[in-house]
Amino acid sequence: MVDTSQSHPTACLALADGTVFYGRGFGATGDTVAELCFNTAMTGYQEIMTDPSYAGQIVTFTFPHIGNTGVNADDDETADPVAEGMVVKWDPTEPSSWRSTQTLGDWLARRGRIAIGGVDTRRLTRAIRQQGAPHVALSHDPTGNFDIGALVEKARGFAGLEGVDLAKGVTCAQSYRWDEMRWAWPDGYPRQSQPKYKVVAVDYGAKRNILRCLASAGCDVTVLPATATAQDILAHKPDGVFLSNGPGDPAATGKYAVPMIRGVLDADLPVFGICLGHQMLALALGGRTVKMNHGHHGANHPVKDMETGKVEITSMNHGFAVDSQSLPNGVVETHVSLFDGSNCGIRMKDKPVFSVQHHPEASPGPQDSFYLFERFAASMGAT
Ligand SMILES: NC(=O)CC[C@H](N)C(=O)O
Repeated sequence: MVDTSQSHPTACLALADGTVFYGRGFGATGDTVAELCFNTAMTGYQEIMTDPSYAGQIVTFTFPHIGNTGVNADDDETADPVAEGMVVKWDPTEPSSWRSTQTLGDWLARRGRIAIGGVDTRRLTRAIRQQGAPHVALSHDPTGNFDIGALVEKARGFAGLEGVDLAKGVTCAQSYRWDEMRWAWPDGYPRQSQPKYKVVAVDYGAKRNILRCLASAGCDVTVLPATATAQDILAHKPDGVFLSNGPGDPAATGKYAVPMIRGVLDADLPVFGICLGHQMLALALGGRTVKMNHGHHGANHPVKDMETGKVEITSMNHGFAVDSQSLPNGVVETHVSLFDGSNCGIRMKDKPVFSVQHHPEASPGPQDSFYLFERFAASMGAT
């Protein structure tokens, strides 16, 4: 099926099943292949594009007005965008925000990321829901000469994310200290000068706002690369260990992360994990992860805390999930998605070890779940 509604298209998106969407390109020129997902957040496109967990993925934004607040130096979640590209309904308008320093198109172009505007994102989102996250090729060529057959072939040739470890490509090369706290008016990001707990954060593609939330909860944070061993971590004599978010398949990344996590568990330290960190903690405890149909990507996902009965509105970004049926004795399911009942949190019965699938650091999204950082800090205070 071909959407011919666009006259003079300068970009096109080809799905592996042969469906083609035409539109107007912005950002970098060229082409790229990836898995396609959709994100329903109304704000935070800059944070979404720079979330390292989107490596290997192109993001369709269901909210139609994207780009109209420009971009700024403060809102990056990592140094460069790591989502492969973006698909939007309307071409971005001239930015209107006192915080904006650049247009979205220029920012994407400088970072080699391709975007397409003018796409029927409702139809595309329906296709993603029906087929499961499709493999796609996205091309931006101002001449408008597209070899559709070749693009569909490229999309078909994309190997997908299952079995793929992408964390090694987005982790830090060397360890570093982190003391920046959450953004606050009027000074921006204050520094943590009186930390109470020493935390090692293992970086599988950590979002900056997670590190800020740890600092705001009273942690002195040392970030270590994804391949750090339990010995490397314990050498820092931490009060607790944090397992970050990250891209790719937890089963693949877990090949080296799981032995490390088991070593840390043997040392009886408090452990807290988010998203990929949650999934790999579940694997280390004997659970299983599965690929979802189209995942959860948004900033309004209701999650129920099974222990208090309270519902949190959360930020989400995941395409794999922990199979709650696979959790062994001694591990409790603490949080559940109210959209589809999938697992959103676990804890060990007898140790201060817990993790969540959603994003308590938000960025973008609601901050209902920030208490989890405080819970981690309290568990370090109690040991
Ligand atoms: N945000 C994340 O950490 C994502 C985890 C994992 N890559 C997934 O897609 O499920």
